[in-house]
Amino acid sequence: MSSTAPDPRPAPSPDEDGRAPGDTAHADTVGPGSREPSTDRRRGVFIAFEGGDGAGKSTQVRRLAERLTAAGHAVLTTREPGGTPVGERLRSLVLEHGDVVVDARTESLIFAAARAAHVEQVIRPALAAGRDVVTDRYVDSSIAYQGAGRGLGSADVEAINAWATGGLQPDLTILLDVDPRAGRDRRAGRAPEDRMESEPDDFHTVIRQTFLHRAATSPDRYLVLDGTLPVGEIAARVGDAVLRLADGSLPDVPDAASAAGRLTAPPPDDTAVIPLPEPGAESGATTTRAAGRLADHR
Ligand SMILES: Nc1ncnc2c1ncn2[C@@H]1O[C@H](COP(=O)(O)OP(=O)(O)O)[C@@H](O)[C@H]1O
Ligand SMILES: Cc1cn([C@H]2C[C@H](O)[C@@H](COP(=O)(O)OP(=O)(O)O)O2)c(=O)[nH]c1=O
Repeated sequence: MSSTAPDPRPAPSPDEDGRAPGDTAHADTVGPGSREPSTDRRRGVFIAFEGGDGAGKSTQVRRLAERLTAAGHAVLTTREPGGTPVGERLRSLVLEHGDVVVDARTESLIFAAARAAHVEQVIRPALAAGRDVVTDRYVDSSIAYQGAGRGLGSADVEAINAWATGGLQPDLTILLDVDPRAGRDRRAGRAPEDRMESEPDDFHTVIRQTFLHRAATSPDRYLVLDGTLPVGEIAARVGDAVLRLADGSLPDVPDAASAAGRLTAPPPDDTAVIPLPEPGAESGATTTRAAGRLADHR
């Protein structure tokens, strides 16, 4: 990421659909010719991609949108921080280098504020209209980067985000796992590093551990994939999993004022540190559930 607003990322490569999630500071509906939002299903499916910087999330967001669109779904792709005009402005506050001092708690609240707008203005309406929503990052990024990376602890970060989102959770979170150094290498020579990306490898290693740990504690809500696999192979696995999910019945979206969205006693802290494999130990490995992924790391 570079330091210019609103979306300084390099243009997508030619084999992709030419759109960055959240382009033009708004979420983007893919597939103008796709079906009208269904009337026979209550809502669309909500998918989040998570992982370190350079893990391949944006690439896979686009690939999944193409697959869902081809299957006749109406799809909305979006990203965090951003996805709304206010979110894009908040994005520049926390990602640009500059003379504005943003301490850890402020940073956490800014990400949560951008997310509140994103959920209220974009995600909930799209799901209610029967659109599938695919977001590049969501609450887990705050738990990993602010909770663990900045040392705020997962419990408080989880609590403010439960309130910000009214308890809205993805139906499935796809975690693309790559060694932070590999992610950094992938970005080399592209846009200048933003505030987060320029943090040292140790910071990004803790973030990776936190994502993996969260996935391991709720394996039914996560699909964990080795982000070093070929793009097409990851896309195929993701598409298969999401289409299976979308074909099934989905639980109701919690109301914004539901108990899950109230600031109550926080859940127990779960930012345990998980040992990582030695460099190179995971090469070629494919593990689709976090528990298995973590087993690989022991
Ligand atoms: N599975 C993959 N294998 C090799 N390179 C990849 C893979 N997925 C993405 N890339 C490349 O890595 C870089 C970062 O990918 P991107 O999707 O922008 O990651 P993120 O959104 O997680 O930061 C891009 O140059 C992209 O083409
Ligand atoms: C959504 C979110 C992102 N971030 C960070 C992660 C990324 O470094 C940055 C978003 O930058 P972005 O360029 O969108 O991510 P990526 O490099 O993965 O393509 O913001 C947080 O620290 N907390 C959050 O809640």
